[in-house]
Amino acid sequence: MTEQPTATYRTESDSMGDKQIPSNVYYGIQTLRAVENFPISGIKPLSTYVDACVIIKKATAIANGALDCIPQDISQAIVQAADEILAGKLRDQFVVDVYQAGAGTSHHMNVNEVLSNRALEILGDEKGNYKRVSPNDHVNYGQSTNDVIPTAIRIGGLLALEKTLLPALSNAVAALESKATEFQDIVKSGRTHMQDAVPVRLGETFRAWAQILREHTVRIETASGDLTSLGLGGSAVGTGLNTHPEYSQKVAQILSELIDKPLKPAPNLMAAMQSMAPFVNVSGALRNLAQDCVKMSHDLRLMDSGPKTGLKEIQLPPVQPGSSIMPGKYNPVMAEMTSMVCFQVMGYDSAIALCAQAGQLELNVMMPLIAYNLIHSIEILGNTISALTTKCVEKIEAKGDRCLAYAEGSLALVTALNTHIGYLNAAAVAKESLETGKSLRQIVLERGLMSLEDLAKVLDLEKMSAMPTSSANT
Ligand SMILES: N[C@@H](CC(=O)O)C(=O)O
Repeated sequence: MTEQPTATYRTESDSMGDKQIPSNVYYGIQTLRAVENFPISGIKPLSTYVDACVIIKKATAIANGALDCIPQDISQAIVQAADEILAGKLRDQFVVDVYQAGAGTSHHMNVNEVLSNRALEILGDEKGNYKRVSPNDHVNYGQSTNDVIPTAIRIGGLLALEKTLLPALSNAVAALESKATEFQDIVKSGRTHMQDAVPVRLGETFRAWAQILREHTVRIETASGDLTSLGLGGSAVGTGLNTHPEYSQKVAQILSELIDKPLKPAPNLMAAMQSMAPFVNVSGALRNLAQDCVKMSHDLRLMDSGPKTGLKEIQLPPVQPGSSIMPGKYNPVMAEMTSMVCFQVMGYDSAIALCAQAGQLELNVMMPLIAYNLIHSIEILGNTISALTTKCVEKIEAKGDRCLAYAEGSLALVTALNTHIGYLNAAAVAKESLETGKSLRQIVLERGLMSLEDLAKVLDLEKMSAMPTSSANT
């Protein structure tokens, strides 16, 4: 039998004592303590959040090196280590559960330790020799969890928006507009209170959705402007203890260049560290979007309902067999998934609101949950809208005959007679039609209320469903 290699360890020490750390790992003693303390969800930090923290550490290493606060070789080694992680290396070394120490100290130390150990190797030294490159004294020079983590939530939010949600929204708007044009001439019954209403065009339904998403895009972009004002440089309580006087300005400028966004130090670093309002604002805009996405996904399901016993005004593309028992069934699964994701986003938003009001004195320690919920909300909403667009919206087909048949049979068509025969006469016509099954047209003629010619002009569904030109979209 071949012998299994025995695991090797290095000994690391902190203020609480010594611990054996597997020699191949890049995290250190404080990370290991956190892993042992928080076996809660098994959910590891989001990749975008790791990116945000590492980008901040790269910027702080550059700033502190340039300001002669840490030695040049150490600054350069930290920057190289950060670049390696940003390029995809060592990603399995970020191991602390999402539910962890208040403020995010555990994840923050995880980042500091991994960078420190990789920097040591780059300098030709051994992992764990923190006298040479220390997670606290070098990687974390002039910083605290209390100013790094609120900054990381800002950067992570901006990165996630740019990568997922904003492009997804823009593609969804384009797809909806294209369907709006395709379905422009299809007349369908409007429905209000889930009852017959006056006719609309199927294309206008899609055009309205495109406009709704455009308006949400603006709301989200406006709210995300709040994320560009940074408390970094405040260190532990906003006073900037242990930082170089030029540091907060310099690090904001470096970060701006690294992520290509106009970042600046907040006018009051203490305020920027204590208040979670910018995150509540962005999360609120996400909840707002999610609420309208639920409405749209429910409408898609309703209009697609059937095929034999529902409305079936549109056909959503089948993407997988729907049922484990009912053969030939295709369910509106992309829309169903969309609703569930939106409910999760609303739940995340509620938790963010609770976290945001739970700050005390100089710090809000609930930041780890805010970080996870906000960035995850942005990413799952972005992925959802993308998938819904490409796997559903772009391939929707209209059932024009069905749409028209419902529109022609709608009792609400009598509304167009109001100005000719009066509301009460029109109501009586509608009532008789419902009771007898006779058409509105026939009853109006039988009652001698209008001529056939006038009736044809008034009951013109195309005209009734046309939008005023003033509300055409730009
Ligand atoms: N969150 C820590 C500070 C830090 O980790 O930098 C505290 O205020 O106790």
